[in-house]
Amino acid sequence: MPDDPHDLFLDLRNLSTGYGRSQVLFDVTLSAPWRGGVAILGRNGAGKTTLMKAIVGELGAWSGSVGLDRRDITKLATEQRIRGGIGYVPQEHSVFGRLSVRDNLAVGALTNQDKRAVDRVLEIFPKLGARLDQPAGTMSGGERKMLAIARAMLSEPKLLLLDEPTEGVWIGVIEEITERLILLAKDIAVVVVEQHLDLALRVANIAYVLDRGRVALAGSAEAVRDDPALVRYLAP
Ligand SMILES: Nc1ncnc2c1ncn2[C@@H]1O[C@H](COP(=O)(O)OP(=O)(O)OP(=O)(O)O)[C@@H](O)[C@H]1O
Repeated sequence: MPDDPHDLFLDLRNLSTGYGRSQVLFDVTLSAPWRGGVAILGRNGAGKTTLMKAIVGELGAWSGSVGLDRRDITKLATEQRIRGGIGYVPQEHSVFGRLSVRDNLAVGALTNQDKRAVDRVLEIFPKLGARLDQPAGTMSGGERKMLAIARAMLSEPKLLLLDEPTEGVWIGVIEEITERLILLAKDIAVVVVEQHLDLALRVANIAYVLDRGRVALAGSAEAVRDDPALVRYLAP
């Protein structure tokens, strides 16, 4: 992890939040450098999706702070955070099912001035190019995930948050998505919630393990992978 806090793009400090009166995250301190992958691991219900929502501003902070690009964005609305460079691929419902692939991409490209941007994401995800006129809702789970990632990339995020991008996806497509994420993490910050440990640790060079809403382990991906306590935190 970088020692110099100025190297951080995302910087959460002692963040606590939850739903109604039920607290889910407790004093979560977590950061992501400008480039590279950060894996968020933890068993079902550990608070991973809640953490994504807190970063993107769908959930406000009860205490603690969210920093982005050296600014305190704790009080900013989701829209302003997105403008600040966050791209978000939520776990579900992340494409417009009735719109074609082409139109989904056009929506993603609305804020992008570069006319070649769609062509470039189609080079990255060529399978989508073969399905431009297909309604997104009729595509396979893996294709929909690719479309959701492609669409998020069109907003040219500096930080891409992905909540289980390979959930319910066939193994061959998992490999394809993983390779794209590894490439992406060379240029921007990629924070990925992932159940597949091997995949997560291929994309990430830093990993955090949440346990009942608290950071239980954090460090380099190798150190977390080799930590004997890891199995305990991932066991159902
Ligand atoms: N909208 C909500 N209202 C109330 N409680 C919620 C809500 N969403 C999530 N929770 C609770 O917050 C806790 C953390 O849920 P969260 O979805 O963040 O976990 P997760 O680590 O992403 O789990 P999974 O791996 O199953 O997706 C769970 O106990 C869940 O029941």
